Amino acid sequence: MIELTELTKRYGRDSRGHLAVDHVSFTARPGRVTGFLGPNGAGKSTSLRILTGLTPPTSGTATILGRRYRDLPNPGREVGVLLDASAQHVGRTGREILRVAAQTMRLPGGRVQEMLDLVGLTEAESARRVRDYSLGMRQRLGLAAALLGDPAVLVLDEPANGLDPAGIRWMRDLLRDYARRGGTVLLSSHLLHEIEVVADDIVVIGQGRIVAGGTKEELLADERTFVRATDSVALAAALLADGHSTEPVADGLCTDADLATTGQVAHRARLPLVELRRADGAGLEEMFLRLTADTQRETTHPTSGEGAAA
Ligand SMILES: Nc1ncnc2c1ncn2[C@@H]1O[C@H](COP(=O)(O)OP(=O)(O)OP(=O)(O)O)[C@@H](O)[C@H]1O
Repeated sequence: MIELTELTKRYGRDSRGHLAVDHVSFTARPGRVTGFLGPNGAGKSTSLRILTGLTPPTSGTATILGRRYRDLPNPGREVGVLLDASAQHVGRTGREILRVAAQTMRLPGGRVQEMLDLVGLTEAESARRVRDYSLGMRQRLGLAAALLGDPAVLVLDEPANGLDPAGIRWMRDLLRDYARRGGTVLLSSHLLHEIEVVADDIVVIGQGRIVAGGTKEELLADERTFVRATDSVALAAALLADGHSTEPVADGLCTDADLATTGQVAHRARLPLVELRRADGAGLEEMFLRLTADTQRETTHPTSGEGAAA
C-alpha cells in the first residue's frame, strides 16, 4: 500500500519558489496497478522521488506499507524502485550491478540469474558494461534490480520508455501478473494507451495538483446519451428547450440527458428516433486533455488541426 497525504514540494527557499507538488493525496492499493498520469512538468517524478526518499517534501507525508521510505528496515526487500534507468553505475556490467544489490540485500546468489532470465537479458548482454546498454536494456536491468528483493510494492517512473513493442507487451504482462499476485504497482507514464491497458486505477496530476482519480472504469465512463433522429436539428432544438446540452457527433447527437429523458423529449416533439444508446466512452486521451487543459503547454484546435504554443 502506498499513501500520499497532502504532499507538497516547493523548490526554492521562500514562498516565491516553484510549487511543483501541491497538496497531493492518493492511495495505491495492493493487487492493483495504479497509473500516475500528467503532462510534462506536472509533478509526477517529484512525487515519486519524495515517496522513495530521494527528495524531502516541504510538507505532507508519503508512506509505503505504512512507513516513510527512509524508515523501512530493508527497503530493497519491501519496495522495488525504478526511477531513472540511466542512473545505474555505467562502468559495471549488468550482472555485477545485480550481484552487488543481491549481496547488500543478503539474497541467495541464484536470484541474480533468475532476474536476468525474467527480464530477458542474455548471458552476453549481462556481461556487457552498462554504458554500452541501449535504453531498453537499461530499463530491463532497472526492472530486474527493482524486482530482485521480491518486494510487495513497485514504484516505476516511465518504465516503458525505450522499450520496443514486444518489450512494452512483456512489461505490461509482468506488471499485471505482479498485481494479480497481490503486489502494489504505482507507475507514471505519458503513454496514455499504456496506462489504459495496464492500470486498474488512475490518478491524473496537472500543475502539481490532482485533477482526477478513481478506477479506470469510473474515469472513462461516459454518462451521456447518443441519439440519432431523422431530423437531428429539430431534436437538438427540443433537447435544448428542455434544458439539455447537445453536441453533433458523427451522424447523431450526444446529449447530457439520460436515455429515458431523451426518449421522452423526442416523443413529445413527435420526432422518430433511429438510434438511442449510452454514448461510447471518450477514451483516456480525451479525458486526459480535458482534465489537464488548463495545464497544457499546447492548445489544440481540432477544427484547424493545428497546435499553437500557449
Ligand atoms: N530540482 C529542482 N529544482 C527546481 N525545480 C524543479 C526541480 N525538479 C523539478 N522541478 C520542477 O518541478 C516541476 C515538476 O517536475 P517533475 O519532474 O516532477 O514533473 P513530471 O511530471 O515528472 O514531468 P515529465 O513528465 O516531464 O517527466 C517542473 O516545473 C520542474 O521544472
